Amino acid sequence: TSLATVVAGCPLSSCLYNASGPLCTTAAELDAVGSSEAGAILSKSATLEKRQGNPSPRYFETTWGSINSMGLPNEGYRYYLDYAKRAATFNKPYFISVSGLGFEDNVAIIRALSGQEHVSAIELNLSCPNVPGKPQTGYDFEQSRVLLEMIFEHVTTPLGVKLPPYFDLPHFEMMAAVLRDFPIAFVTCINSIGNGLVIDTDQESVVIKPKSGFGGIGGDFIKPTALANVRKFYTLLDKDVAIIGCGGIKSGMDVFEHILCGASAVQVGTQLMREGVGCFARIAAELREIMGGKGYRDIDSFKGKLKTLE
Ligand SMILES: O=C(O)c1[nH]c(=O)[nH]c(=O)c1Cl
Repeated sequence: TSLATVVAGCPLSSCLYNASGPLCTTAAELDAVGSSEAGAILSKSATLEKRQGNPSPRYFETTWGSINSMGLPNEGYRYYLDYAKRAATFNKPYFISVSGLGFEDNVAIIRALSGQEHVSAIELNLSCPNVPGKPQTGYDFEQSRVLLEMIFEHVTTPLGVKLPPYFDLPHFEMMAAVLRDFPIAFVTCINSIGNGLVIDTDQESVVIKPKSGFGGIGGDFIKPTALANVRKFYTLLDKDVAIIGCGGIKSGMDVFEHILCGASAVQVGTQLMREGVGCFARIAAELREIMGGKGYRDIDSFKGKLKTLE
């Protein structure tokens, strides 16, 4: 069951929804996504218990994007499970992101979520870069395999993974080799580029408090990396695994590029934080305009059809 079957048949806008993180932690924020043109609702990554997260300032917007070290602030997974029946009233898929602080937590949460009505899919976050002392599972291929083996003993709900960006070609092959061994529904590429640094030159200081100012980077500069990760996993994995594009999307043209690389759906993070939920209607309209101009009636007409130079 690829994500495409989960969101299949929805209007074009179903292919555009919120990235986990910005404006999706409380019921009010999730309602706003539900009431917008977003084609689905995705929760903030959930842990076993409610978390306050890192001390503020922990998010900073720049002209080109954002830096964050939120530290997984969330209401705890039960809150997002309880929200599912409300999510159903918006007639669009509802996904819960899971980022347990350890393998046992991930298994416990996913066992509780699996099979639950109104939970359309689970996005297992393998790539949170901001919990001090916790390495990103997604950069440890053997640990990723161990976790997925534990998870797939218990899960029936469609499940995908949220991956960190990879930069070295053998790493794509190594992670794809792990993913091929499991019935994953989708792969979301990418999470923020971990541990960047943004400086305020007037104050001659960093701009966020946690981790001496180090945080995940989102926005314009990460689009080339996001596109490469979408393209690589699209070419390496079976076509029944949907690739969800995330990273640097703020216009219809950015969505067009992600789909050309092979994305079946896309998520908006930094731009959602800047513009609010109105971004979905704007971006979807821009994409429809671009498709009309190019004579494409639907996404499959150009999905994955990026050309190389012969
Ligand atoms: O600090 C965060 O909460 C966070 N921040 C990110 O940029 N990606 C994540 O997956 C998470 Cl979980």
